[in-house]
Amino acid sequence: MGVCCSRPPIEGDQPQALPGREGPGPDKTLHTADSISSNKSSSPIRVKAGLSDSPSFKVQPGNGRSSLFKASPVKTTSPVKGQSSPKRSAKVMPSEESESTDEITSVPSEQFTAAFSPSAVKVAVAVRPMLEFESLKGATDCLKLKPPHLVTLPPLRGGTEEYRFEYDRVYDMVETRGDDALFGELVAPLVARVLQGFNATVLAYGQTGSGKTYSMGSTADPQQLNGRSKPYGVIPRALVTLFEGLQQLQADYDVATKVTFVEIYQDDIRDLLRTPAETAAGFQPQARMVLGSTETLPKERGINIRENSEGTFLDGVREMPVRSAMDAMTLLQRGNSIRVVGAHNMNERSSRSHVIYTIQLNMRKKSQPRSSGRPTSGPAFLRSKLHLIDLAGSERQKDTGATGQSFSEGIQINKGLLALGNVIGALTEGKGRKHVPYRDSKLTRILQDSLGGNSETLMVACVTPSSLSQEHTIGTLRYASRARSIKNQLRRNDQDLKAAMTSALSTIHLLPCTIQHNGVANVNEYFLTSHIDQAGSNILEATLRGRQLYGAQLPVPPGYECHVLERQQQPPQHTGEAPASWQSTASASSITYWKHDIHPAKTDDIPRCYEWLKLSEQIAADVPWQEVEAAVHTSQEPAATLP
Ligand SMILES: Nc1ncnc2c1ncn2[C@@H]1O[C@H](COP(=O)(O)OP(=O)(O)OP(=O)(O)O)[C@@H](O)[C@H]1O
Repeated sequence: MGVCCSRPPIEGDQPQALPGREGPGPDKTLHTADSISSNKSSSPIRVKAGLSDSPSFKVQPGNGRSSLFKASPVKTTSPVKGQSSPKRSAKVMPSEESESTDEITSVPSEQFTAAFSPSAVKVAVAVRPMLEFESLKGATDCLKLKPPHLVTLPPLRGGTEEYRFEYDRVYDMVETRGDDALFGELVAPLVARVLQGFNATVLAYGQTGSGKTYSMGSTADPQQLNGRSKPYGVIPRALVTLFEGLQQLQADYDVATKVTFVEIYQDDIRDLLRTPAETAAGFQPQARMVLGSTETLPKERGINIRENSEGTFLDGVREMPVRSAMDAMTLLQRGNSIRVVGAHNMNERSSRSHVIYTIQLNMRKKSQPRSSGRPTSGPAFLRSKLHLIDLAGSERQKDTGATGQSFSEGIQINKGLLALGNVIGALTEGKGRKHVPYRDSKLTRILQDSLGGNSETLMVACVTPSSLSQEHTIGTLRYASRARSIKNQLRRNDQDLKAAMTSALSTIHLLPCTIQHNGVANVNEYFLTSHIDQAGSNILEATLRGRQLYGAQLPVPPGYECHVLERQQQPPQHTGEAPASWQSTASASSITYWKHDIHPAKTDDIPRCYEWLKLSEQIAADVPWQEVEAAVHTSQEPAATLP
């Protein structure tokens, strides 16, 4: 097995000849593939080779043109107006304004190509129907909705003033009308943005039992997608719309789509895409894997939250390639089957963890687009993420009656939500306050980009109409109201290769380098590593026989994929030859660039570092053996040895 790395064809790109080294030669750097997710869970992944014996490069020909893409139009129904369910719930007053939402078209992408643009967090309120257990307890409906923006509640005991809140949208979630309107008006436009290379987040917040999981469709059955009617819930509908959009895009772009799915349970991040065997063995996918290691990957390595120039990401989480909404839904279902849930007085299937389902797109302009007669402008690389988040519900012990394990889970849930509230508070406190306490919990660290960072964000505040929960509902509505003042800084992720290298170089130039040696070692001789937490920079420290190395983590640039390849020998055919092919057994989302003496020259190591990245047309696609061989012969560095 080896790590196969090459670069994608980009317009005007030249093979990296690495001329005129000013700094150290190839013997003074190491590149290691990080955050590797295995495509083969059952067999251990073994990686061979350092710089000298493994890299292979595949440079695809072609210098073609392609056009700007457009997200596919999404048909939606009109918003709910002036109607309430006989069965339900909140009273709905006639709409103050009517907006046509019949067709959602993508926003012209040119508007967003340059710097960051401010984007306020949007908030929708979703009111679920009254449930039987609430009616039986004598609850009355205490919410009045005045679509599209207002919700009012009567005064609380002893008070005289009614409560009035204004949001981007308010929805009565009775039957499917609320779902249609929520999706069409607020979620579908976000999906369109994701297809244009912007990050987006949909976050469901609210009291326990208020309908977050239901509204998000987190537990939806994938078979819904085969039915005649539209699937219910934000996640299934977003996936369907996303893949419809991708189908259009694929005329001009190669797209790789990956899913990650984690839960935060008692401030511990767990991978929900681990296999049943791994679950049984208490296994978490490895935190990172190093190129050159010849050892079986360690088990039980945690998932770490890391930052790079593109924002926060989860290192060590399993990334699963998906090619359809059905694939993505199947993973959602698989993850949900191991999510921690429990019963209490307010919900017989209460989520005891926050879950974050993320779909990542990597889009690379095709060298030979299938569409014709379209303009030739448009970014070469785009990458984006859609986070779909179903938070655990805030809860009060007197309502839930939770005891024992469930009680302590409730405390942890509230703690995480409090930290989230503090972040929202800090972000909306006006100009004086500088510190935003993202680091107070894993939830807030993961949400750093979604709240105050590079993401277009929608919070769906879920509430019950029950008068028995009115006080708690007012709390939720206040929380959500505050979130509306958060201003994110949105930027299209259309960085080209040159820009990626330049920003990586500036990071590397800051690194201290303290040791010298003459060659490339088996990387497993270097490690244990430890993370040095320095303001804003992601620096790792490693030791080689008592000497110090410093490394910087670099994201795999847009449009690239980094794979660990295993050579597959096939049965001899009638020619008598046994052909071989390379198959991806693991992929990495970042690599670590190790340095140990002097600063690299611009023409030196970083370009070569990127040479190590393997672009595949589609994740996990086989790489023909001949191509790997040919690339090795043209690009491989001479072997170097340790002193
Ligand atoms: N729009 C809706 N129509 C009908 N029933 C609903 C709706 N929304 C929620 N429910 C019902 O309300 C109950 C609680 O919903 P759900 O589990 O989604 O709440 P939750 O906010 O995710 O709770 P928790 O935080 O405890 O996990 C479920 O029985 C669900 O079926």
